[in-house]
Amino acid sequence: MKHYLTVDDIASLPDWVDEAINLKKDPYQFEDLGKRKTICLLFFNNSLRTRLSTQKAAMSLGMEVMIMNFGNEGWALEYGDGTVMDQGTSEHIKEAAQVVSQYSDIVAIRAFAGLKDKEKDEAEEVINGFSKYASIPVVNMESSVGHPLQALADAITLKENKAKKRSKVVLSWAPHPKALPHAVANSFIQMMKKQDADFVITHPKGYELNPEITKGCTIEYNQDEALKGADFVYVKNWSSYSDYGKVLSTDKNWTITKEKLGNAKFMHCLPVRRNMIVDDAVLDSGQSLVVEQAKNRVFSAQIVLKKILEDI
Ligand SMILES: NCCC[C@H](NC(=O)CCC(=O)O)C(=O)O
Ligand SMILES: NC(=O)OP(=O)(O)O
Repeated sequence: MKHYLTVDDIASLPDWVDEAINLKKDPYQFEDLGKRKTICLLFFNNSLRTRLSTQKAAMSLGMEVMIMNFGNEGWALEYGDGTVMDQGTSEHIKEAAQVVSQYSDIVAIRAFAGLKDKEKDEAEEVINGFSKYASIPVVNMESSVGHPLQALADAITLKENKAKKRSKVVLSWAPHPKALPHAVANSFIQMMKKQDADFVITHPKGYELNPEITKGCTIEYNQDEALKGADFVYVKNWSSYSDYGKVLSTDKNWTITKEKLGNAKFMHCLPVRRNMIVDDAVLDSGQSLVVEQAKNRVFSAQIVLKKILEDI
């Protein structure tokens, strides 16, 4: 595999999930694979899990790791072709990507959606700029439209916790005070489309995600109806897609309570706003899988890096 940019770069989801579960039993079984190879992690936004789990995964494969908080420490990058750079940008992506390629064997990038301009966000100029001009493989650590390392970790968590052959999985919107990206929800949906499951998406009117991504999925606007008989409830806030980047509602009737959850398992990518997205009682119960999901971020990253290293 050259790049890992979207869930569609997963050659076989069931095989990768099984490999990750196997790797978890003995994380150092490929510790020589990354010897004398370097990964450079570039962050244009904050992180806890992605930064530490990707670093841990790379170290377990024997790699050297360099990390840079590009958002506030790197030069402001220019992405436009032929731009007269007489404004705020100091360095062009063409040079930056080629330079980073001299220092490392893989580059991983986090660059969230700005949520102001849909067309600009969907053009994915940061991650696409790096994949166009870098001469090394590029890994998506959450871009404007996707978070495929998270979705792979979620697939591992679902497999480890499922009690029956065909589970009911519900993706529910929940309230949040800030405008948040669509990336986590998008990749979760793309991953669920590859699963044999009863999958339902629920959100208030106005929060429809990109119809190209939700095409073929069941959308139920009544959250109580959607949650009936759920085995897993994956909760996430996102801002409006049609009224791009806007917070249309912070209706606490959508907050996940113990009563709403019933006997289902609770999932969230983290960081989570307590008593906004979900009640304390859920997060502090044995029904919450959030810490297991975070643990599986190590193994989703490790599988992805292993596949890339095998092809270098
Ligand atoms: N990487 C996982 C989620 C990252 C981001 N959440 C956030 O920005 C939450 C910030 C806050 O709650 O203040 C998102 O929704 O895409
Ligand atoms: N879930 C996730 O990507 O967490 P961070 O934003 O902390 O990396």
